[in-house]
Amino acid sequence: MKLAIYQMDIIPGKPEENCKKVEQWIKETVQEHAVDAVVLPELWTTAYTLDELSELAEDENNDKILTFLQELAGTYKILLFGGSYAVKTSKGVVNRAPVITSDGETAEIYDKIHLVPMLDEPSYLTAGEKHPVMVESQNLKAMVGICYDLRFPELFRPLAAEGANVIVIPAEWPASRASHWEALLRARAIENQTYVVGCNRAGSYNGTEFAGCSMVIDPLGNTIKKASADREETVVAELDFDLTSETRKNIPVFESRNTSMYRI
Ligand SMILES: O=C(O)CCC(=O)C(=O)O
Repeated sequence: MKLAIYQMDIIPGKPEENCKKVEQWIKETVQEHAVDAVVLPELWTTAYTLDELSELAEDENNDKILTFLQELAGTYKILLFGGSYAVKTSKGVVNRAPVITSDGETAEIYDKIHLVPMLDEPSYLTAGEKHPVMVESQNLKAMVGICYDLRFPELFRPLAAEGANVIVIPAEWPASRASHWEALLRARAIENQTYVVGCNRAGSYNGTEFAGCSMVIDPLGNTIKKASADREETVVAELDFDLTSETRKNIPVFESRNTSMYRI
């Protein structure tokens, strides 16, 4: 499976302009690289405009961004990991990550479970209440977690144990903690023996510089593709799911698990 990451420089508070960028990028990327799947970053319609999110958020009952992503996936016949964007629900504004199949169907809607205290997210956002589900397409079995979720290995373990072979992380990870970004992506790949696809944004907003360095890490923990730290970029990688099965055969951690001894 061939996949492309959009390490996007997001225009703050301008969903329509960001949609134009995404549409153009997908068109060019599919033409140039014939990819099967694409990945967008966290909060790509608005950036971290937390003060304005309640106004800028899509209404769950009339979600134009979801329709836009469904049309793009269906038109270009791609599996679309739609990053995330703010959505107004009856419980409050959530940070929502959809996954759309190549026939334009919604396969997953995941709302970020862990809100970031360092960004005061709990004052602006409502935490999701549903565990991520597995998205299956050809030989891919993927799950999505959003940015800060990466710090919680418990979130990924159950689906890895059920056979997930890709973990996708849309993010707006700051440059000040760039070393954590790479180390945690690698750790999740090694412990779960999955590919890990980290799609970070580029650029800066409101005094925060973002880390860029979107990357694809293989099930052995090797970084097979990595973007620059400081500019908009496309990362294209081939995922070979035989490597996931082989790694699990050679280092059979899932057979060695002793779950009765764990406290969670
Ligand atoms: O965990 C971190 O250091 C960064 C998290 C973050 O920026 C986010 O979840 O948006």
